[in-house]
Amino acid sequence: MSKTKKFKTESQKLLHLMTHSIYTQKEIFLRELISNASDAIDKRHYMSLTDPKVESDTYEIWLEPNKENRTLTIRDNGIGFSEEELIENLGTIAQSGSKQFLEKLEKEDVEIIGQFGVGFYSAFMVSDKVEVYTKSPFSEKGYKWSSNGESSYTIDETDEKEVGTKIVLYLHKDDKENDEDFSTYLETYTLKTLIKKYSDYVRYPINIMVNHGDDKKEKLEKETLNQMIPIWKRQKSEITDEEMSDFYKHQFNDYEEPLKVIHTKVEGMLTYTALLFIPSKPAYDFYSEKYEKGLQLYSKGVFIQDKNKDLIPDHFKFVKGLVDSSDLSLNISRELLQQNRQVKNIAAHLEKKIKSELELMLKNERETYIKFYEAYKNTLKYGMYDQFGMHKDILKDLIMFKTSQSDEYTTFKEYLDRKPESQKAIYFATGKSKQSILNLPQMDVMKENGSEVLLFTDEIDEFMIQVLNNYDEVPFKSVQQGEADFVDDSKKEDLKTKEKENKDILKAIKKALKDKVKDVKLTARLKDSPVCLVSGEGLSLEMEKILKSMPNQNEIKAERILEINPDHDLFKAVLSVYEKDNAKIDEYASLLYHQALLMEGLPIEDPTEFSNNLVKLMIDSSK
Ligand SMILES: Nc1ncnc2c1ncn2[C@@H]1O[C@H](COP(=O)(O)OP(=O)(O)OP(=O)(O)O)[C@@H](O)[C@H]1O
Repeated sequence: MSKTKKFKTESQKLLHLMTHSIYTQKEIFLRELISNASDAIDKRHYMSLTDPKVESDTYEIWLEPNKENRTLTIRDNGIGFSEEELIENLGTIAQSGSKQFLEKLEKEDVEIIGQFGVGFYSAFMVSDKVEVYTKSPFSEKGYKWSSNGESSYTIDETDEKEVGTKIVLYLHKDDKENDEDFSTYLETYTLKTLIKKYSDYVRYPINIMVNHGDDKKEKLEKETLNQMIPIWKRQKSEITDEEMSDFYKHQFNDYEEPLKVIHTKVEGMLTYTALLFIPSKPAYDFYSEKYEKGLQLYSKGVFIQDKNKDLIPDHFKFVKGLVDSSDLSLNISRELLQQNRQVKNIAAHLEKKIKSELELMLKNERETYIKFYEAYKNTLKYGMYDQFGMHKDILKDLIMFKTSQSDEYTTFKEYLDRKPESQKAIYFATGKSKQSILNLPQMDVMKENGSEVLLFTDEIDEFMIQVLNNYDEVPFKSVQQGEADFVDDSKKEDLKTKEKENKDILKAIKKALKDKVKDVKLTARLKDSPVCLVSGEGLSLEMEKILKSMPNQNEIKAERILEINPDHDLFKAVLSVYEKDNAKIDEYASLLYHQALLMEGLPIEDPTEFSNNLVKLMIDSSK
């Protein structure tokens, strides 16, 4: 009995596009169907090693053009489809590539079709009708799926016994007016050319029967159209950039060129080939929980696993690619793979390799590195912070910051090479943007001294630096935290004297502020600003803000120290008020504190008190 079902909405959209496509490169349908066939064989082969229900076979893909019926058949003996799989895989778009394509299409034009793995539906670019005959080793029955690419498809049971899939394309009529020649896909010559162009590296033979006879007597012989050498097994020098980039785009569902290709062959104790890519932009789901890192794993050219997570550390999770090793046994189970020593060793090699390639890029192709860095800096920074800094030595030379003195990025090493001998720390300041950092009162003295300050504008920055602690034994020092030991010695002396002279008022302010602050001090770090808040060592005010935005972290509080600029007119004014009427100090202390909070971008703790004090001050000053 025939069942008719409707395509899901997204599928209908994609199908509509395919059937009405004015896109010229329709030939890519063959690449898509062959790639699906090859994946299906990979799956069958892998399952045959671990599941007794699945028998292995001599794997082949066949092309069968039939001029009389105007059909082109693509046949494989891969894993096939069960009925549910037909509905799931051909009735909906579950695949990332196609989804991404549709999203992109909403914004851009149709010409990008060829750059996506649009998959099975591309068959409708060249066909009026598509039939899929299939049998899975997991179902008793075979099935026939059929559709003309409009709103629905039908599924029928068949008596097929052989495991695999046969896709029959009923090719469109030629359309001379629009220069559309669909008959060409029935010609052996065209098929040969297309296989060479798109599918030469497919690891299973793609066969066709060719007539080597003459007009009188047909003599059909099997011909294999592809070389079957995976691209990563070929000599680097023989692979063109275009071939490599095509392979990447198709294999890893990207429509942009990779930013970097790392092709490495290792022989000796450990033998493997790795072909790694850094995508130009993070994958669309890179920052979501759904993103799965991992490399494809092959053993002697035979596919084992799609995303082996153990091959790539989290801090390089943006790397896509594959590893082919002859040291891995084919029938190893996934659980065993996890503990496999070879996999661990390969992963360790790859981590070093990626690191050294990135360092080379930073040295020799700075512009490309900056592109890379802007795309993935957070991943590198989290990598430093993660696991108490376990990977900091691998990552610390890949990190860069802009500085108070330059819009160019600088590495820690470059910063140290530039800094004056007398400077004993690497200065940094934290804020939302360069401008907000430059406006910080605590930057006064830095500007005055001409000291270069790293600008920490990402939330992770301070957390990461706490873990790193120092670079080449030079400590990091926040200009917003702890002692202002960066001011020069004469100023320090001067300050000591002033603190002694103003002991009483400082005590009074501290008393007025009670437990709001840990201390009230005079400071030499301010020039134009009257007050600032700094934190003690440890948790900074910026970190407090970040932590407070997380659930259940309301109790977290950085130590607050109110610092007052003794040379500012405001301090002089407060002093004279104190001398005249020391009872007024409570209101002034509160105002100073709230002002410092505001400048720090922290919420006012008691807005009513702040407002009342301000009003009172304004009225008093008019009397
Ligand atoms: N010849 C086949 N044999 C068995 N299963 C197949 C075959 N062709 C397609 N499939 C199944 O149908 C699914 C959908 O195929 P489709 O080509 O639309 O997407 P895809 O190849 O998975 O992803 P994409 O094309 O986006 O990279 C595949 O994931 C696979 O599970």
